Amino acid sequence: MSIDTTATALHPQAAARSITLPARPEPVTLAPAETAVVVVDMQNAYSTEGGYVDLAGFDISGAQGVIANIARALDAARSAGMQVVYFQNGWDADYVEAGGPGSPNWHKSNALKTMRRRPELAGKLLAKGTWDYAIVDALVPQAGDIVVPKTRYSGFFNTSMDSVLRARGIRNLVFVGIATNVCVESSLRDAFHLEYFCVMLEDATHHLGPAFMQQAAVYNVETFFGWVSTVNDFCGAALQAPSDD
Ligand SMILES: NC(=O)N/C=C\C(=O)O
Repeated sequence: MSIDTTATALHPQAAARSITLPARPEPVTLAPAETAVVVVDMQNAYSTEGGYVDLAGFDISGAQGVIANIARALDAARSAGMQVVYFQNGWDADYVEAGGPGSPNWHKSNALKTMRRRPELAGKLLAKGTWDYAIVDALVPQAGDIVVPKTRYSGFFNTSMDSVLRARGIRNLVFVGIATNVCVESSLRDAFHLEYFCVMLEDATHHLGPAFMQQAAVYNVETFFGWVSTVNDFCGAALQAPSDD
């Protein structure tokens, strides 16, 4: 008996199916069985009033619309048989994983800086087990989804992400989440260098900082690292995929 590592063996009946996603700078044809939607850091910290980025002074007014758009994209992705993977950003309750003064993260993390400035918040921001760390209620992972915890901006750094994807024959990634210009772009850049084909749904992402940061991240993805599409186009393409039944 031989070991069959082909996509058809990994995903019986599904590997031959493909969809064409309208995208910039050109459409992308991909097999849903070889595609994952990556939901970046959709935690209260990044999208809910009273969470870390709100307390740190960033504008999160666009986040609620992004949550609704991500929910639509995930429904379509699951219907089409795509894997859904969540990144969840943060550290242990004692912040050992955040690094001390010897780590640039200790100096640059706005969560850590906010807690040093406001000691009453110590232990509350991005610590595992807290409300701030939790994924927002509207997007709680469902059966079959995978959650990959991460401690730095890129979800490929010191995590199981690459192994999780390769074990499932996944080579295409559709990115959604917050923040476009920080964890989404960092993760997407690393994915590009690991030879994944990356698409970002621009209206399912939100930036931190001035509006031009969103434009810059979209430009970078479209021009250098992958392809840019929208939730409507993604749902339209995904829902045209015949089901496995
Ligand atoms: N999820 C993110 O893009 N995070 C950005 C900043 C931070 O976590 O401090």
